[in-house]
Amino acid sequence: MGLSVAEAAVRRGLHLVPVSFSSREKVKTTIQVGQTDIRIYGPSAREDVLSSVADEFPDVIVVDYTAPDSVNSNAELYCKLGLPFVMGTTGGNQQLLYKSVQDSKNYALISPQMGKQVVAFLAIMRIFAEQFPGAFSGYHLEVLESHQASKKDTSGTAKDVIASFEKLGVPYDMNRMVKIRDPDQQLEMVGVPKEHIEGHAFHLYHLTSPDDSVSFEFQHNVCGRSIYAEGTIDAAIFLHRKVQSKDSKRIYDMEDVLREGYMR
Ligand SMILES: NC(=O)C1=CN([C@@H]2O[C@H](COP(=O)(O)OP(=O)(O)OC[C@H]3O[C@@H](n4cnc5c(N)ncnc54)[C@H](OP(=O)(O)O)[C@@H]3O)[C@@H](O)[C@H]2O)C=CC1
Ligand SMILES: O=C(O)C1=N[C@H](C(=O)O)C[C@H](O)C1
Repeated sequence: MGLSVAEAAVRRGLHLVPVSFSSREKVKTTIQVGQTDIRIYGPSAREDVLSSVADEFPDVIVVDYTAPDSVNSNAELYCKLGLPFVMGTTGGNQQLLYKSVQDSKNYALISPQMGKQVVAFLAIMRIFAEQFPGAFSGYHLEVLESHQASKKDTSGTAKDVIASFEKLGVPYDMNRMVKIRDPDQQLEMVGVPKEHIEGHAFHLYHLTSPDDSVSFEFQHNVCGRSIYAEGTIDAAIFLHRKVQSKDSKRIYDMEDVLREGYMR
């Protein structure tokens, strides 16, 4: 995701700050994105490098796509240094994440789903549940999600949709979710195109009535990373505007971005 977002930033004419990070100490590498050579730093240089970035690039927006176990420590550092950030990484302790931002009065946009059309679907499901609580009482829910083998956590997006189904009257035990990470199953059973085995997000929610006479199916299948990368750039531009205008609200999500006219 990091590289896809950097490439999208260049396509959209943004200035790319020439630093990025790795969880590994022994990386001495530079990658080129557009005309910018980006230096990758290990964890021990994180605070010093980010502190210099904050001084040198006062308009910077940090984008985080790392790993669930880095979410909280990374967010705490951005808050300590007053660096506004877009958190695309899923997992971690979400309550603590929000608390870190609230306590520091930093600006952040946090969303487990950056794909704008998928965000609109999540919003519709939430509104559906608010308007018709219990509408699916008695129904049975099956959920399947398939992601690249490197994905460590359960889909944050599926968790969000399930929260809406629960309000619609369908209790669901998260342990029942079918999580597919095996490339052979993805090709044969899920139907993921071969070229997207290393970057895809397929989600299927199947509801059945108590007597099996009615069924509903909701599906959203994403191949590649561009939908998230483009959404992330919209999120970064949106957050920058909020910082510039010193908006009293500090924590945003992708629904805020869509509601302010970025849906296209
Ligand atoms: N919100 C959204 O719409 C989306 C969210 N995601 C989420 O974003 C996260 C990343 O996804 P993805 O890019 O596919 O994962 P990848 O595993 O492909 O990339 C994550 C990269 O982060 C680096 N990394 C891990 N920990 C740290 C750290 N503490 N500091 C700096 N770098 C670190 C790793 O590099 P190295 O090995 O060099 O450390 C790795 O290359 C996941 O949680 C995923 O679920 C993904 C897509 C969309
Ligand atoms: O890791 C991914 O790839 C994705 N993660 C997010 C999630 O957990 O919901 C969003 C999307 O599913 C892609």
